Amino acid sequence: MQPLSQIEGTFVDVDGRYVIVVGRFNHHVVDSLVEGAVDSLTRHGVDVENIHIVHVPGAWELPLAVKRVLNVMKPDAVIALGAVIRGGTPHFEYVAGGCNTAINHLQLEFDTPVANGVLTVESIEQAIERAGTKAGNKGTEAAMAAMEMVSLLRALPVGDSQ
Ligand SMILES: Nc1c(NC[C@H](O)[C@H](O)[C@H](O)CO)[nH]c(=O)[nH]c1=O
Ligand SMILES: CC(=O)[C@@H](O)COP(=O)(O)O
Repeated sequence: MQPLSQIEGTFVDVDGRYVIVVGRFNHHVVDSLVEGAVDSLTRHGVDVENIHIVHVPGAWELPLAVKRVLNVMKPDAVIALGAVIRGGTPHFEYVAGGCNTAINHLQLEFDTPVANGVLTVESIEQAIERAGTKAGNKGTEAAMAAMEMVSLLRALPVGDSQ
C-alpha cells in the first residue's frame, strides 16, 4: 500500500504580516488575549514589526475591521480577539453569532486565515479561565492556529478558483 500523502503546517519560517483585530469590550480580559497572541507570534519567530494591532469597540465591529484589514493591509493572517460575555438579555446571541459567522465568511472570501480568538462565554469567570489561567489562553491558541494555517497555505498549491 502506498504511504498516504499528508500535508500539514509547521511552525518553522512562519514570519509574515499578522494583524490582530481586537474588540475593546471587556478589555480587562481581552488585554490578556492580546498578550498571549503577541507572545506566541514573537516566540515563533514573527518579527514584531510584522505584527499590527487594530482596535474596535466590541465584537460586533470586528468583522467590518477584519474586512478592511484584509482588503488594505494584505496580511498573511488575521487574529480576531474579543470577549463576548452573556448578560441578562438575548443580545449575547446576536453579538456572538453575528461576529463568528461573519469572520468565518471573510476568511473564505479572502482566502486568508482569520483565527478565532473571540471568547463566547457564560460568565466573567469563564472568560478569565480562558485568558491565561486554568483553561489556557485563547489568544495564544488563535495565534498558533494562524501561524499553522499560514504555513499550510504556503505548502498547498493555489487553485485556479482562488
Ligand atoms: N456585550 C458585549 C459587547 N457588546 C457591544 C457590541 O460588540 C457592539 O460594540 C455594540 O453593540 C455597538 O455596536 N461586545 C463585546 O465584545 N462583548 C460583550 O460582552
Ligand atoms: C453580549 C452582550 O451584549 C451582553 O453582555 C450585554 O449584556 P445584557 O444582555 O445584560 O444587556
